[in-house]
Amino acid sequence: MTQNNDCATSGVQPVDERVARALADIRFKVVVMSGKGGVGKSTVAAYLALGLADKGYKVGLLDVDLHGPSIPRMLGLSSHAVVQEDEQRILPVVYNSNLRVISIESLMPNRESSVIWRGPLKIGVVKQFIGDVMWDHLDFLVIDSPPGTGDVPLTVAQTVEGAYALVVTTPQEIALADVRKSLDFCRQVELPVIGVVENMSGLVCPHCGKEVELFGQGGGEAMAKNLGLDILARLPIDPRIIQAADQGRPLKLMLDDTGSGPAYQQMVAGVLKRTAERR
Ligand SMILES: Nc1ncnc2c1ncn2[C@@H]1O[C@H](COP(=O)(O)OP(=O)(O)OP(=O)(O)O)[C@@H](O)[C@H]1O
Repeated sequence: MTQNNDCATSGVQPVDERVARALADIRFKVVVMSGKGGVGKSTVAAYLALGLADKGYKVGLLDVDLHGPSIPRMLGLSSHAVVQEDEQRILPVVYNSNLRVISIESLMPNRESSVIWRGPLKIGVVKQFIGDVMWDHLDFLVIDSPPGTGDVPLTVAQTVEGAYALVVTTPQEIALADVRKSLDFCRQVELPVIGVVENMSGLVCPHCGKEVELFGQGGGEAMAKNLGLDILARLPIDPRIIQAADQGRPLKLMLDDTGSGPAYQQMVAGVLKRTAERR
């Protein structure tokens, strides 16, 4: 990939054609968004992709969070993407037989590189990155977009045609105010919202099993209802999730009938239902 905005419109094929070709054989594209950072957007994107793959769907996970790509760490991916020199196409990393993953971080020489691309350059890089990845047939492409409503989320929304948005929030009031901005953004760029996931929705005490409402509860639900949207799932804080992310070994939540497992399964089922309804 060339990190030069001019190259986004030159080279082998115009970038719009490359994007169209890269996304041609993908049934559903789901952009995971949030109004603000740190609400668990990457966690939701990763477990949604893992859950769909576990159900037998062919899934791609695309991490375009230029400034904080966390998917490779969460999934324990050390191998870099393969760039096909002849065709200038990038092959995603094979995570398992149903899941392929690519992060914009995989293209950086080392994980400590900080990305300081600005405005138009960032837009060019992201657009070109989306067009350069070579997916086989996919049932779902899950996209981890940066938080907020800035240049990159806008580029993603405008580049990935026919995508749906899944909005992640926490029950905190401030996060809810931010998520309203996200929903407004989706309306403006005509990105249909298939639902809201309320993350960090309470903590199940590992000692007494009682649920502690850390940030208040049901805020996401009330907001979603107000806006005529569905809460697909309420994911509790699960300390095992943090540990698993730090170790790069995600939990097998699809097999977990206790703890937060059922809530994640509900999220995957909700996405399957909502996308099927919109075919
Ligand atoms: N339900 C949860 N239970 C416990 N820990 C969680 C949960 N959701 C997210 N986390 C933890 O919170 C931290 C932030 O999560 P994550 O990176 O997914 O957020 P993000 O919204 O993608 O952040 P960013 O804005 O930096 O991209 C991580 O350490 C993650 O492991």
